[in-house]
Amino acid sequence: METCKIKVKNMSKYPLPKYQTKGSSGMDLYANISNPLVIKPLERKLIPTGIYISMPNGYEAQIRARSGLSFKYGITIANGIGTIDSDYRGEIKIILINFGEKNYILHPGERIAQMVISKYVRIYWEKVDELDNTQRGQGGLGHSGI
Ligand SMILES: O=c1ccn([C@H]2C[C@H](O)[C@@H](COP(=O)(O)OP(=O)(O)OP(=O)(O)O)O2)c(=O)[nH]1
Ligand SMILES: [Mg+2]
Repeated sequence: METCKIKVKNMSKYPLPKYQTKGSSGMDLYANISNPLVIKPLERKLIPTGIYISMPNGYEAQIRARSGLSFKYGITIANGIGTIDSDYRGEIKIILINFGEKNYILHPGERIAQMVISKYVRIYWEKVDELDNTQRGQGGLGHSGI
């Protein structure tokens, strides 16, 4: 398994995020808040983690929802997948939204999201007038049937 060393500054009251199992791709992030906080239905809240990172060029961190919170309470990430750029030196913050029907009480230290470190490629454009032909062509959005 490929590994990568990442610089981290932990300004939170909680331990460093860690992989929960041997095969986990994401590390859970803790809500670094001092008091319980209410998220009303359809409300968004920006939650601090107290975690600051510096990754090598070519890496990004993806902030993803936790499926249990989403399924049980409708708590998810408002920006779909949060993107942490390799040159970002600020605090990692999580934009939670409550899609559930009830108020959600977020407790200090709760694991609110997970962070996956990924490699990405930098592309450059080759401008063309025609793209190559494929079997799919322009068919999409359910073109091949359900
Ligand atoms: O869930 C998130 C998403 C982003 N960020 C931080 C890290 C990221 O590198 C920076 C910018 O994120 P993004 O590019 O998604 O936001 P933007 O609205 O395009 O802001 P900017 O103009 O600063 O790029 O904000 C977070 O802390 N949490
Ligand atoms: Mg941006």
